[in-house]
Amino acid sequence: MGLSGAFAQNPLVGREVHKMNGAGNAILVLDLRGAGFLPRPEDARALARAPGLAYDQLMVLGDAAARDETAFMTIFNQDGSRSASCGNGTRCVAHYLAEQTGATELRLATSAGKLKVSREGPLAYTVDMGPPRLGWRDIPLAREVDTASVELGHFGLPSASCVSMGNPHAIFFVEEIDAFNLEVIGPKLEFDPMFPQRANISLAQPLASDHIRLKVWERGTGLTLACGTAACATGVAAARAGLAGRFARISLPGGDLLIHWREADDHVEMTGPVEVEFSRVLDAAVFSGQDES
Ligand SMILES: N[C@H](CCC[C@H](N)C(=O)O)C(=O)O
Repeated sequence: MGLSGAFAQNPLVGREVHKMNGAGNAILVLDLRGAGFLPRPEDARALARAPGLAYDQLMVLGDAAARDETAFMTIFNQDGSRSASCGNGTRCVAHYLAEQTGATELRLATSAGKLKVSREGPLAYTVDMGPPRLGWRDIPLAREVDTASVELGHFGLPSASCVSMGNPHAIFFVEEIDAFNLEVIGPKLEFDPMFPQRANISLAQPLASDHIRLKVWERGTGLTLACGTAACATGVAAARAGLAGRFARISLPGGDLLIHWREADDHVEMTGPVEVEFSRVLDAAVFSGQDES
């Protein structure tokens, strides 16, 4: 007797998830290579609400399209929306795979492109995040403006510098980030009509020509302890504005990331830590009472 419709068991029940973090950014890795399906947005939301599993990003591994790649990553935010990039999650996925295979160089793919990852130490990885995109259509912004100086006209903030690292970022350089309440400002600016695909909102405080303090409100998730693509975007924006050189240490509430915007090929390199927390097999309770939209 087959169960069907609302009574069918969620196909994620029985799968193992791996809880990790990258500089404090809470990451859940779900390996679905060979499974032939992806979680639905409501599954991603149910996982984000499950006691003990709360994540900032869910990194789902699927089969690689090319022979030299290990996996394709589909990235979910807490609200079930997807992002084409996640720097901290990419390091966590690289660690999960490197521990399985012993590889020290890995190639991963997302819908934004291919990423090369190198293992630098037992728990440290460098990701070649590719080139930033600075055109207004690429970020994307709603209309043609100077992406280095976007007036959003809110909250006593200066103009923002906007950068895509495969996902949209707006960075405000301020003298003191604690003078602003990002928990209030973030959700308003995330949905500003200037950002047709919403945006990750960062406050950045230059401390030296190679050191920047950063706090991030992430699209689809909220305040996080660290955001790798925001650190990359901030390094690029700071160099563009003459506030920093091409190397910068970005200090986030959860830890430091090193950013190098390479002159030779325009790519942004990000180096940072990973931490393994626990693995757990998903049970049906995770998906009980789940929303349907
Ligand atoms: N935490 C991630 C970014 C997640 C992206 C996301 N919030 C979006 O663009 O929707 C990082 O380390 O890069």
